[in-house]
Amino acid sequence: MQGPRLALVPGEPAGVGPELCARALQQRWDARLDIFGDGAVLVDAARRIGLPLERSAPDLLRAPGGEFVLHHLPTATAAAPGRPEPVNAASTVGALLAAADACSAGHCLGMVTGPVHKAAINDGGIAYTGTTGLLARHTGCDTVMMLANPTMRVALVTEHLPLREVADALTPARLERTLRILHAALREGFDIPDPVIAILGLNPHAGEDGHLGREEIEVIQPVLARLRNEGMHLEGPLPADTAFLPAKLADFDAVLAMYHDQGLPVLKHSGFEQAVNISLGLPWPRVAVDHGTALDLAGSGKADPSSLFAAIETCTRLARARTARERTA
Ligand SMILES: NC(=O)C1=CN([C@@H]2O[C@H](COP(=O)(O)OP(=O)(O)OC[C@H]3O[C@@H](n4cnc5c(N)ncnc54)[C@H](O)[C@@H]3O)[C@@H](O)[C@H]2O)C=CC1
Ligand SMILES: NCC(=O)COP(=O)(O)O
Repeated sequence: MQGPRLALVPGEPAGVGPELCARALQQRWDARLDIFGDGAVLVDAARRIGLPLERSAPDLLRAPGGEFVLHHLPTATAAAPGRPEPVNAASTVGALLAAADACSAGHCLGMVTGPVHKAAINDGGIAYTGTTGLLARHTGCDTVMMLANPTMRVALVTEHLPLREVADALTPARLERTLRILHAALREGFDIPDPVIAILGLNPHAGEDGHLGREEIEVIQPVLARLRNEGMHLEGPLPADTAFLPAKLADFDAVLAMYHDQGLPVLKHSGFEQAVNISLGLPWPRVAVDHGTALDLAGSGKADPSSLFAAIETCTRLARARTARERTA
């Protein structure tokens, strides 16, 4: 197998992540996939849905897609499909951090992650609002969550925050930091020399000249003016209800939404299967599925692997782009 070595982390053992990873191992990729997780969980998940996968050695998994290095990180207890066990929180988070450490050490050039159940991790005693934030803290980097499908890219200023707290979190410093990370990532990772970014307003009709909220006037417009002076191509603040009209969207390389449910429902509606979640700002690419643990489907074999497959392809491409960039630097 050729291509960059990538870490593949199945995520929540009781969710669809393990069986989707087992599906991924049925085929060959342009990357070498190292698995970070419990080997027995993957073998069981494959058996349940009738796929060939065996542990050929303590640190190897064999499937029709080849032989894959396994970094076996045992779960605390066996979890039935659809029933997360909070006692497994430490091993689920541990697998993500072990994969991140492998990337930071240069053993892997990027990581692909399956879905994690946030409540199960918190119920297990670990404060966790998402892997983007977990990796930001672990690496000391500022990150931005961006979801992408073949028709749009949507990045977020705030991520997993209660709606009540969003307006207070929308500070000039946070918005500016987010835009700088997004702009740099579009240039470097996506090869867009002069990206056009649409910035949504926070309030209905982008605040209606201050009559429906003042964040656009007091926070967003001054930051956009400052960054435009540096040469960034920024459109907005735009009313969120019409910014995604196809004719408008065609002009933008990315849309920056102020909060999770302002941007992600549109993206998932327009292409759930092909969408991926990319953490921008890390020293190496991390790409996740766009969907969650789908506990209702776990063990049924009905979960669609398209997002995981798109995540592996996207991470491969980003890892290659990074290597090429470093060679020419
Ligand atoms: N990348 C990640 O780690 C993500 C994790 N989550 C977490 O997952 C848990 C469950 O979240 P939900 O809101 O229920 O969203 P969900 O995405 O797990 O499920 C929503 C609906 O989509 C369906 N669905 C999800 N993935 C599918 C697939 N691959 N194929 C076919 N249908 C699929 C499910 O059956 C369900 O009907 C939560 O703890 C959430 O925070 C949610 C989104 C992303
Ligand atoms: N809505 C995205 C999500 O829940 C996954 O986020 P993260 O775990 O990648 O930070």
